[in-house]
Amino acid sequence: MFRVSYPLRFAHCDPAGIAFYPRCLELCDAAVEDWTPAVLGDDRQAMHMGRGLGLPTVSLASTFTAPSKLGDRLDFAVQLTRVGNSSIDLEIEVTCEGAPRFSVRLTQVLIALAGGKSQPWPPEYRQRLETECQ
Ligand SMILES: CC(C)(COP(=O)(O)OP(=O)(O)OC[C@H]1O[C@@H](n2cnc3c(N)ncnc32)[C@H](O)[C@@H]1OP(=O)(O)O)[C@@H](O)C(=O)NCCC(=O)NCCSC(=O)c1ccc(O)cc1
Repeated sequence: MFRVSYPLRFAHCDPAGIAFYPRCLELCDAAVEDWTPAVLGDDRQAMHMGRGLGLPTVSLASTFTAPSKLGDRLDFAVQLTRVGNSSIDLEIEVTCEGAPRFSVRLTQVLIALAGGKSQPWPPEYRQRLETECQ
């Protein structure tokens, strides 16, 4: 389980100070971006520019339990729940002071940026993913 916290900023909110749901998904994407070096050992710069690999999302479902407000400190827990040949499933639970706010389940696929097609996980990534998924 990977954990990270972000503040809910002015840029994430509507004029009433309530989190706008596309910004909630952006924050989940930031959590997955920060999850990447922690679990795979490569950050996105190394993946994209070094190895020529991308990790697009192919499926996503979200649930919003309670509104988040400007100034909240949101805690993101990123859980890897499945490792496929080229895909992974992630579940992101977001809380504020222990209370649920929203959650996202998504599938991402490793691709070669050059051809835009799926790629099997390289052995060094697969080993790390399988350790994280246990
Ligand atoms: C990712 C794809 C190239 C995969 O296509 P193909 O190369 O033909 O592979 P396949 O269809 O055989 O599927 C490969 C795997 O994905 C899985 N897959 C494919 N589609 C799905 C869906 N919809 N749900 C679940 N799993 C799926 C499939 O089961 C395979 O799993 P494994 O057994 O683990 O290998 C293609 O589906 C695609 O281009 N989709 C559009 C992706 C997209 O535009 N997403 C929108 C956001 S972009 C984004 O998030 C992003 C872009 C770039 C980045 O660097 C980072 C992020």
